[in-house]
Amino acid sequence: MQILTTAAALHAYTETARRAGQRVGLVPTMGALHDGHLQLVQAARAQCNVVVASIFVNPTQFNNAEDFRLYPRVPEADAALLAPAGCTALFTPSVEEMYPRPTVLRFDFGDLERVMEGAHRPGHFNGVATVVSKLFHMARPHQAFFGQKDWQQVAIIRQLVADLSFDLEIVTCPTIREADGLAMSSRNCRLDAPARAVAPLLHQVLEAAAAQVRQGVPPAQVKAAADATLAAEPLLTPEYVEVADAETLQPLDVYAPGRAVVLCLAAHLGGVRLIDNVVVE
Ligand SMILES: Nc1ncnc2c1ncn2[C@@H]1O[C@H](COP(=O)(O)OP(=O)(O)OP(=O)(O)O)[C@@H](O)[C@H]1O
Ligand SMILES: CC(C)(CO)[C@@H](O)C(=O)[O-]
Ligand code: BAL
Repeated sequence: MQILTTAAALHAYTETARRAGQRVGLVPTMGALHDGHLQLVQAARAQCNVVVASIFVNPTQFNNAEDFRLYPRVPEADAALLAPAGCTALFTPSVEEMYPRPTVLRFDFGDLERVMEGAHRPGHFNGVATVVSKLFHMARPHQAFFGQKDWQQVAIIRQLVADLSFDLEIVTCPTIREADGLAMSSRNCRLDAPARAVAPLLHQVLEAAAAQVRQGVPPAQVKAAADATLAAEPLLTPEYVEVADAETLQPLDVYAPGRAVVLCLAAHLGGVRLIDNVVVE
C-alpha cells in the first residue's frame, strides 16, 4: 500500500491507474478505523482495481472545537488495517495541504441541510462538501463509497455530485453494527463503561420506531414515543428524533404511499455525540 501525503502525489497515482484502464475507488474517512470503514474499502476493492482511502480530520466540518480536539487519531493502527482490506493507497494530507489558504467557499443545499445534522451543526455540511469536492478533484475516482450511518451526508453529497457534474458514482454501504446493535463509530471509543452500556438503546429506539412506522402509527406519535424513551434514560440527552422522507429528508406529517421513510436521531451520551438511522422501505 502506497502512502500519499500531497494532492500532486494522489493525482499522479490515480491518473496513472486511469491511463492504464483501471477503475479508481475512493473511500473518504476521518480515521480511527473500524469495520464500518473497512466494509467501504472491501466494497470498493470488489468494484475497482485501485482503492484510495483518505484519512483527514477535516477542521472545516467541526462546529465544536472540543469535538475536533478530542477526535480520535490513531494513524499507525489505521494504516495496518487498510492494506488487508484491499486498500492500495492511503492519502493522509496535512491541513496545510488541503487548505493552502483559508477557504471562503459557501455551499447552500437548501432544505436538505436545514434539518437534522445541518440544523444542529451549523457549517458542518459546508465543510463536508468543501473537503469532499477537493478529494473528488484530486483523486478523480470512478466511484466513491460512503456509509448509510451518515444518511444526510450521502444525500448532500449526491446533490453536490449532481450540481457540480462530478463524473463519478456514489455508492452507499449499509451501517455496520456491534453485536448489541450500536452503530460502529470512531467516537464510540470515547464512551465510558456506563455510557457504553446505555448506547444500544439508540438502535433499539429506532427499531421500535420502525416497527410503528410499518404499522402505520402517525409520525408525530412515533417521534414522541422515541423521544420519551430516550429522555427517560438519565445518561442520555436526545438532540433530535426525526421521522422524515428518506430522499428529501423533510419531516413527515403523514406517510406518502410508496415512499421510503428514514428515522434519524442524534443524542449526547456521557459527553459524546452519536447519530444513527434506520430506513423503512
Ligand atoms: N458503522 C458504520 N457503518 C458503515 N459505514 C460507516 C459506519 N461508520 C462510519 N461509516 C462511514 O465511514 C465513512 C467515514 O466516516 P467517519 O470517518 O466519520 O467515521 P465515523 O465512525 O462515522 O466517525 P464519527 O461518527 O465518530 O465521525 C463515512 O462514509 C461514514 O458514513
Ligand atoms: C466524508 C468525510 C470523510 C469528509 O470529511 C466525513 O464527513 C466522514 O468521515 O463521514
Ligand atoms: N461521520 C461524519 C463526520 C463528522 O461527524 O464530522
